[in-house]
Amino acid sequence: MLLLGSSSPTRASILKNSGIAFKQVGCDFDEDTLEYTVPKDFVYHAAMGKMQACESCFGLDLPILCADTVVTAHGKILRKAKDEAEALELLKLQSGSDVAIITCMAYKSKSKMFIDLSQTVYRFAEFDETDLKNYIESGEWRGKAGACMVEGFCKPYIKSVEGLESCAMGLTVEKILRWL
Ligand SMILES: Nc1nc2c(ncn2[C@H]2C[C@H](O)[C@@H](COP(=O)(O)OP(=O)(O)OP(=O)(O)O)O2)c(=O)[nH]1
Repeated sequence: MLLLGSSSPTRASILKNSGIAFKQVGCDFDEDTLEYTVPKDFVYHAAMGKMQACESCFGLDLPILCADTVVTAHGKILRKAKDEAEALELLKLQSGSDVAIITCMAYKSKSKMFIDLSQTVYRFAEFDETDLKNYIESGEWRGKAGACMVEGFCKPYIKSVEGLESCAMGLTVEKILRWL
């Protein structure tokens, strides 16, 4: 059994679908306090900040797993959109572009700690305008880095992919299975 230190429904479903026993707990870490502009630095320090917050709340009686994910396109860090206008802006940056989705995970127990930093690179075709409008109106983009859903809206537009889909969704579960 591990503590998933995340409010993310996507991360919870990834663990559930992988048969990993977990309890989901929230931990307060404000990523807006981070000033890193290099995407890998950002996700690393965000994941470590979440781990520190979780450990101070819950201790290590159960191992803790935390993670952070960002989308990058055209050298920009694309995080979760605040509203429809921002979601549209983030998705337009990804349309017809190469996009890297970077996830850093931290796992800590009383006896060991693992950190994994992975990325999945997609080449997307241009997003259809009507499809994009419907996706924005659906609200499915909420709570997702870059308003991106590689298993949903973005899937038909994938021209090429390099890396794991789980990493792009926010939890590189294949790595976790090796740690447990
Ligand atoms: N379903 C889905 N979710 C995605 C995808 N890409 C990213 N996400 C989700 C996973 C995370 O919930 C979120 C990335 O934002 P964060 O790493 O800041 O995590 P979040 O604030 O959601 O939760 P947490 O900080 O762990 O409590 O986006 C995707 O392609 N599909």
